[in-house]
Amino acid sequence: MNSLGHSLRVSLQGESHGPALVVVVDGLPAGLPVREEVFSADLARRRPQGDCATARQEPDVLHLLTGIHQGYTTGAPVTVSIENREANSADYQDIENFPRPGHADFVAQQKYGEYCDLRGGGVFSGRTTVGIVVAGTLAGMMLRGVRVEAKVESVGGRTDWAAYLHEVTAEGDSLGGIVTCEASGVPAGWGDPYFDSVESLLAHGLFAIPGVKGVEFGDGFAAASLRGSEYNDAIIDAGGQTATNHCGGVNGGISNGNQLRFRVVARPPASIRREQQSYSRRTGQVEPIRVQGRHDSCFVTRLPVVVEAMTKLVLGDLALRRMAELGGRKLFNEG
Ligand SMILES: Cc1cc2nc3c(=O)[nH]c(=O)nc-3n(C[C@H](O)[C@H](O)[C@H](O)COP(=O)(O)O)c2cc1C
Ligand SMILES: C=C(O[C@@H]1CC(C(=O)O)=C[C@@H](OP(=O)(O)O)[C@H]1O)C(=O)O
Repeated sequence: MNSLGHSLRVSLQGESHGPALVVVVDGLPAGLPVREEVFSADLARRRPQGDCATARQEPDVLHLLTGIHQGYTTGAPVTVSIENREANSADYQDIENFPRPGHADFVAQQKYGEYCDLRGGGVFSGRTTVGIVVAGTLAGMMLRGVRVEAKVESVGGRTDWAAYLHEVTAEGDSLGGIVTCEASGVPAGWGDPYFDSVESLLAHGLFAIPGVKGVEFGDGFAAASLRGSEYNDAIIDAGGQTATNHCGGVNGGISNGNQLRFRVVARPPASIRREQQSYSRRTGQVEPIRVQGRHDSCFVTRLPVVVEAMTKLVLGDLALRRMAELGGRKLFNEG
């Protein structure tokens, strides 16, 4: 369904070309100071900038609809809507008959038939990440002592990518890349073995971001070519601090008190200006297709704040679960 999380639960509604996106965050404690301005910095980081980003400039007009009274969370679910004001649906006129290669148009029709809203990618659009960012800002407010920071590591396989990205954009093509993320201040003991491991929950959230095709923790796939003697992280004090961090701060699905460390891979966007081939339902033939509209030739530079937001939501959930666990232990041991 469209919800994530157990004790801190986020749900996301809306389409790229509908009137608004709506995000609901349930489980936030009462008393968090929330005014519209708290969202500004994160929203600005997600907004398209420069000539390699989409020209669709949304002002991200917010409406704080529920769960906030006199500038503080009430403890009830917080609902925020974000207006879509700048959609241009004319760009998507023939989308039902001519699905873009690599985007979700074809699968959306397979799943929902004639009823789906394909304009701007509908529910699959990168636009929906504005709701994730709003929710992440809220989750971040309850994570005292935890710092989450994501950065672009590379674009198109290069760490010095600016000129290359412009070149590829000018050729009507697109590029993917890698975002790294670190979370410090996460104590040992968050997460569960098996299904609700820290890695499972983070991956669950991160793979919901449109265009994310890979997540690796610690050394990730590179671990395949390391020896145990190279990979193992020596424990150097009673608090579990380790000399190295090959495992990314998680052992057995549970945070070990060191920095959480992971990388996220984003694909090159599907909507490129170059001519491609696709199957036309109108003619029953494979034909040349030229994708219309305003698109990111790379969205990796807009991704770090979205990755941070998703991480904060998952960590907020894990923090509340851990509090319940410790509270329960205290109650039963002392009671
Ligand atoms: C912030 C953001 C902006 C995006 N912008 C575009 C875009 O302009 N054009 C495009 O084709 N894909 C864009 N994407 C990626 C698509 O939304 C995504 O590839 C598509 O929904 C299909 O999903 P998949 O790649 O996970 O299979 C963007 C993604 C994000 C996170
Ligand atoms: C609007 C945003 O990005 C959009 C993400 C997107 C896609 O296919 O994911 C396609 C484009 O949509 P449209 O054709 O409606 O302009 C982008 O502009 C945004 O991120 O705010």
